Amino acid sequence: MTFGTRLAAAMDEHGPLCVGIDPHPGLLTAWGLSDDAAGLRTFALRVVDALAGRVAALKPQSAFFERHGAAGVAVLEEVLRASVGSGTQVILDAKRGDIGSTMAGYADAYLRDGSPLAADALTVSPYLGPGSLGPAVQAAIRGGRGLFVLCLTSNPEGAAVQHAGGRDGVAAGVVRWATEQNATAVAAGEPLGPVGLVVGATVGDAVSELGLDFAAVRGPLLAPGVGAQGAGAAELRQVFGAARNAVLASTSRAVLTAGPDPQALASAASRATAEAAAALR
Ligand SMILES: O=c1ccn([C@@H]2O[C@H](COP(=O)(O)O)[C@@H](O)[C@H]2O)c(=O)[nH]1
Repeated sequence: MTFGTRLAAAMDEHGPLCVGIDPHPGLLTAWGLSDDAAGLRTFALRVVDALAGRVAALKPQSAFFERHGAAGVAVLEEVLRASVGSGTQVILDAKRGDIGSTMAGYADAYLRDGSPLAADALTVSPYLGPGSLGPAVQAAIRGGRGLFVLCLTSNPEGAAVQHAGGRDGVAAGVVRWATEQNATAVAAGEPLGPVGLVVGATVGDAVSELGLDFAAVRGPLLAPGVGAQGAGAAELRQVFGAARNAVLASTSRAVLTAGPDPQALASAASRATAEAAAALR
């Protein structure tokens, strides 16, 4: 089954929410855990236990695993293994991007069957030119996996690069390229193509100002920025308009601060799902 089909089914069953697994040092402390690989492991696996099978997607943030070195990466491998088979899709947020020959290495690490770090989908950066992501697209399609390509990120600094060139500029080029990559899947009748976009829920009027047609992409739209970065229901509605059916709202700290109690985590995720679903209906 393709990633687009699995994600669409997960969103139908659980609602349009992705919860980030972002074990910030401050969150480890707040949960009474040590800021080391053991604390990281307890934190991350508790989130998986509480939420896998309850939300459409989980999104481990690679940075917070990498900062613990090899032991942290081993925990990330465990998190990926623990989530498999729950129906919840795992999006590894590593924002990889490089020249094509090196991109093939990243594709092998994150998108190949049998790789210890293989996830359902990977976030990637198009700023070496979207075409440089070709090896990742091919690996994703081969393995029934997906990509989320940065388009309009949720941080205010992103505009300096992503808005360049205006309506026929950088962001429009990313949207056009993603639309092309999804054409075969769309023609085959898949509900969502393998190439999604990252579009922050915080970007305000940028989508209309840049004339971006996200509905035409026919891939999933990962929308970080909900919760701790200030976006909520009103912002989701404002940003996505006609493309809202494809939106997977993403939030990390707003849910994680409810822990460590698993029931409290599940309740926080359930509230966030209801809010996102109401906004995107
Ligand atoms: O444009 C982007 C792309 C990725 N992120 C990541 O999402 C989470 C957000 O965490 P919150 O606690 O909900 O703010 C984090 O891992 C970011 O690296 C993003 O925020 N914006």
